[in-house]
Amino acid sequence: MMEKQKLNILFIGGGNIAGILKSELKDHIDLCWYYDLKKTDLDCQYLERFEIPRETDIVVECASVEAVKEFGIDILKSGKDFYIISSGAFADEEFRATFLAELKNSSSNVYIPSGAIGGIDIVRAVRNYVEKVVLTTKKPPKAFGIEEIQEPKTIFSGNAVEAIKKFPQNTNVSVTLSLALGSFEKVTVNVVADPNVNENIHEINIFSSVGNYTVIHKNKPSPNPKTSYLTPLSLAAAIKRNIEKFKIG
Ligand SMILES: NC(=O)C1=CN([C@@H]2O[C@H](COP(=O)(O)OP(=O)(O)OC[C@H]3O[C@@H](n4cnc5c(N)ncnc54)[C@H](OP(=O)(O)O)[C@@H]3O)[C@@H](O)[C@H]2O)C=CC1
Ligand SMILES: O=C([O-])CC(=O)C(=O)O
Repeated sequence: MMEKQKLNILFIGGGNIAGILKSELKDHIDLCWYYDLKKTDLDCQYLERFEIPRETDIVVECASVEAVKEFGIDILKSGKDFYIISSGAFADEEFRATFLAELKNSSSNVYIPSGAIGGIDIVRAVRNYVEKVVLTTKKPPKAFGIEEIQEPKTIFSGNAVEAIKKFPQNTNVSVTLSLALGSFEKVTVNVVADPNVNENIHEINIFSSVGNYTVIHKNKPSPNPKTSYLTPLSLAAAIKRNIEKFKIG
């Protein structure tokens, strides 16, 4: 399938990310469909019930952790390539094991883009040398549905498995980081609601025997304040990378 210049895309979730992604990929889409709990303004054919049209080239999840768990196995059974932005689904050990077992017998390729963060290339490269990683995610209170706080407040400290249970729409990056490292134990996640910021800030500190790395992101939010604008751009870049034959990074 790959290296085809125009793709037939099935979106799961027709909200904020899907809309930006569709416009980023405008020169690369032939047919498109979306499945969502309700009809949205996404300019693709709406599917009332989940199905995978036969002509689909790739399935792109931009809905929720629950949607990955609900439809992930069916997508692997279809053999279609599958892009997943709600990586948080893989913090669930049982789901992860079931999914990876099914993937062994599937002709699908599964891609988890770096989403709202960078530095995943470093983490993958140094993973055998890492002592610990600390991720601090700081967003305006409204991203967490919190109002009326005057001072920054740490609302979570722990690992990515617990973070994604509490904040399934805000901490997928912590799971992506843990998956890239191959360890949930070595990643500490702090989540801060900060009334003094208007960006989604992710600071990653990687401590390893081959070097220490700090990656700071000051992301502009997208129309959905929980989601950084970088997220759909990262998905678009991942999809385009697989169309192009000259791959960088
Ligand atoms: N990896 C990363 O860096 C990031 C990942 N994300 C993930 O992307 C997701 C989507 O973000 P965004 O587009 O901004 O959110 P939106 O709420 O704008 O869009 C998501 C759409 O998917 C729908 N949806 C949710 N669950 C299901 C389901 N089980 N079946 C069908 N449709 C469903 C929602 O419906 P409804 O509104 O009714 O729930 C909504 O219309 C986030 O929830 C998060 O999991 C987000 C940011 C960064
Ligand atoms: O978009 C972001 O800044 C991060 C996010 O919501 C997530 O990881 O779920």
